[in-house]
Amino acid sequence: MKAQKWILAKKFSGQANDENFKLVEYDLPEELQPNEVLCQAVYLSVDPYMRLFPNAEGNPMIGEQLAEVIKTKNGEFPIGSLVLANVGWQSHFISKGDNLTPIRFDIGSTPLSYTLGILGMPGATAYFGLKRCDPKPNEIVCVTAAAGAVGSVVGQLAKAQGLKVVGFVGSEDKLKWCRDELGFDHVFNYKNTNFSEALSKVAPEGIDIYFDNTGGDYYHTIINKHMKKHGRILVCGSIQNYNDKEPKKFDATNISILMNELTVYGFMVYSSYEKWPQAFTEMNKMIQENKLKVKEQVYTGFENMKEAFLGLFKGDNTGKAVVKAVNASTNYP
Ligand SMILES: NC(=O)C1=CN([C@@H]2O[C@H](COP(=O)(O)OP(=O)(O)OC[C@H]3O[C@@H](n4cnc5c(N)ncnc54)[C@H](OP(=O)(O)O)[C@@H]3O)[C@@H](O)[C@H]2O)C=CC1
Ligand SMILES: CCCCCC(=O)/C=C/[C@H]1[C@H](O)CC(=O)[C@@H]1CCCCCCC(=O)O
Repeated sequence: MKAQKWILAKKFSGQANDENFKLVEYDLPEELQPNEVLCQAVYLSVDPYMRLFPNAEGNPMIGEQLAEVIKTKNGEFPIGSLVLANVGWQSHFISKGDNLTPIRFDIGSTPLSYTLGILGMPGATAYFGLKRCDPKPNEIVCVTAAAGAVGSVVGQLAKAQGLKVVGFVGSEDKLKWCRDELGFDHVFNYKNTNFSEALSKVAPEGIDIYFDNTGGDYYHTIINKHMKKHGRILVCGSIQNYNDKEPKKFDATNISILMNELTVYGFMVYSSYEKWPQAFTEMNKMIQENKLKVKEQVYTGFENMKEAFLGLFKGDNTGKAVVKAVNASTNYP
């Protein structure tokens, strides 16, 4: 049968662009071998880390998808099984089952695509990243890329735990969403506001937690000027720098870290993988109770993977960016 994949056509160098990607068609065997299953992508995730992940030209772009088993010779995965798989940007793939993960919690009537967002890797990042910072009621947390897949959940979980939330976003629509619908205390559009001046105004005594999704000048300025004593910084992401050819130079932060006795955490979400189902069960309940709100930027059609991915670096997405390849044939929303 004919399948499609997006390959890394040219290694990334500087700003990711059209030339880095190519959509190619290829043949998959018609007959399955014993234990094999044929899967079809239903939803595919695009995430910022894909820009930095080591990959060779000609290989599929890496990434996770939610797929449906459409042909099977493996009793563990009957037709219609829904599975998560880190198999890259492929419309179909054949597996022996060893790289397939069933949804590990009761999803109920929650949309399937959330397994790549709030009830998937980015949601776990928000949940366990915030937890690592030991948040306490009435503390102030600042989050960057605040309307994104991770940031929008960080802010809402922090509000639910009694913290004050300051968010930075790149558009007026995102600002309104975070402030008016998600209930963040202060939200600023960094494209028309000096973020350091804004922080000084709303948190003149400093912030307790900085959840850093952007790195770059935010990281350095916030550590040097805006942390309270014993503050905590979560180095979650550094999207400002992913497309840099050369690392930019910033003021050193060591003296500020030392003087204010700050704690800087490096964070990798897969370290808490075994605990994800418990976090997703809790957050799914909050979604059902309307205590957590979710937005997705859904791109329809496998051919739009590239556009969805490049959009992450232009701020095109509000909430989690996903690509819907086909409808699942099973009875899920
Ligand atoms: N440590 C870990 O284990 C993990 C880390 N991460 C990291 O978390 C961060 C957020 O990821 P995720 O929520 O999936 O992505 P988002 O959904 O937040 O999408 C990226 C957003 O980043 C903002 N952005 C893009 N370029 C810049 C820039 N130059 N300066 C400031 N903001 C920018 C844009 O929003 P806007 O319009 O507001 O600018 C864009 O919409 C990333 O850095 C990612 O690498 C994610 C998962 C796991
Ligand atoms: C490489 C920068 C990663 C920035 C933070 C981030 O977005 C992490 C995301 C992880 C996500 O949980 C799924 C992954 O596999 C991501 C980690 C990717 C690590 C890339 C390693 C790069 C290298 O070895 O140079």
